[in-house]
Amino acid sequence: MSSERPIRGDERTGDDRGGTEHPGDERYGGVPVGEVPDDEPAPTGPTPATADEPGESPLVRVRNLQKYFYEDDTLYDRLLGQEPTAIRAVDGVSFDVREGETLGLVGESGCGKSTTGETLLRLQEPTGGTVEFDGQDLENLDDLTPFRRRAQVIFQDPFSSLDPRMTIGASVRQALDVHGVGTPDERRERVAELLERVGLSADQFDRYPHEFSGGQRQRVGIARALALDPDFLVLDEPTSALDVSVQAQVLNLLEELQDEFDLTYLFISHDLGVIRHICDRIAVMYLGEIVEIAPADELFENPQHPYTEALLESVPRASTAEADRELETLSGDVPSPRNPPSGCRFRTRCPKVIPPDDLPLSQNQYRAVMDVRARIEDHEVSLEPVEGDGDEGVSVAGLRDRLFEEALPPAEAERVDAALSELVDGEWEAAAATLRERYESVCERRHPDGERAACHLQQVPADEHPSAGDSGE
Ligand SMILES: Nc1ncnc2c1ncn2[C@@H]1O[C@H](COP(=O)(O)OP(=O)(O)OP(=O)(O)O)[C@@H](O)[C@H]1O
Repeated sequence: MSSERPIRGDERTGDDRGGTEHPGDERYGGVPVGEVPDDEPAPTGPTPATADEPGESPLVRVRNLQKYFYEDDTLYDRLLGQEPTAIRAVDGVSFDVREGETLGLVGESGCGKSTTGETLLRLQEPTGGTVEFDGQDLENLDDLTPFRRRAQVIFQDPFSSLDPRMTIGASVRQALDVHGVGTPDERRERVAELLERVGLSADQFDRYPHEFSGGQRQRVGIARALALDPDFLVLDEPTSALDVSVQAQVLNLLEELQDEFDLTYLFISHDLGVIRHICDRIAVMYLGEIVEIAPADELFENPQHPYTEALLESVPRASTAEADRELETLSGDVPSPRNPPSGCRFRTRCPKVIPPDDLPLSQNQYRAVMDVRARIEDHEVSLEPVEGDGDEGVSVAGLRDRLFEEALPPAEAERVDAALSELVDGEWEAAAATLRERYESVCERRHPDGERAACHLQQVPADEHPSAGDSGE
């Protein structure tokens, strides 16, 4: 058997996407890689419950997994001694994948799902944290070959993951060749069996990928992933590129194969409809962190994290009394993983951000003040005079009208005006500090933890939630 790692056409490396990895490199600010380079405690997120029931032992145990990318630093940067900024794609995630289950990993585009899957499979080197597979820490293995046989991946786009110059039979057989499994005849027979099992025909062995439809190509991808009889599959958006009717067929096939071959799945998708259909438990990711993890039904029926709620709100519901409701869309942009918000990363978009005690503002008013403060901190408020400002340039009242749609109660309007007055004088930091002093939220000060959801609201009695009794209008 070869000890060489199989070369796979479908593997993406850090370089493919423009970034550079610097695992274990301490020249970046002297911050040992794997530590959080600021004063905040390392994020932890929801604590995975220890599995103590029979049949619920974890096959994969991930703890505080981190993957940072570093943009290429130029010679000029180095001459100036500038430190490259880390892109914190995965920033301390912990979860178990229990034997025989399907764990879903869901979240908006760019939140770190694929990087989590690739890093736990060691297709990318982690920056920090541990991954145990079947009780063994991958870090301690001299040879990853046995792990690579047992843990496979299926990507979204079967066309780009299949070599166009290779017959599909040769593609499926490749892993058997690399790992030296069986005689050539036995390998051919195994490939024929696999093609039949995934709904293709053994006669199609010598055909090329372009002769197949998208759904058929994904079946080839599945046959290839199964060739070495693995225990664990990372399915990275396996049906996202397919038509809806074909999606259902491929999902059904994956479910049948799971039962037949005792497979454990990590199912990555941004599509909550698909996730609900196929997953036993679901982990919700936001900006490099897991914010909630729960059994699928519980998560859908009673989401605990405002981000999970917002994601669910944005999904159309068929055949329920709510089918006609207006879909809520998540407001605001996802912040950059180069500079994630302090405390709870969702707070800049959260509709339930916790105000200081006794603040007489509705959630919408509070959000408006918080947004203005963020814009001041980022120097993103225009101080150019506009029509009606008169000869003296921009005025406090003019600025207030521009920045706030809704009037604030008098005492708060006074505080805001004091800050705007500093802003008009060009004192950006002072203006931000004036607002911070009065309006800072616990959500920005402290990173949240929790058994199931990493949200400070879990520590606040339900009737005192900021949204309680507030229509948000
Ligand atoms: N090689 C790389 N170099 C630099 N940044 C990267 C690299 N790979 C991923 N990223 C960044 O890391 C973050 C997480 O990306 P990732 O692809 O894991 O997210 P995702 O949730 O899988 O999104 P999608 O569903 O769009 O694939 C993004 O901001 C992405 O731009």
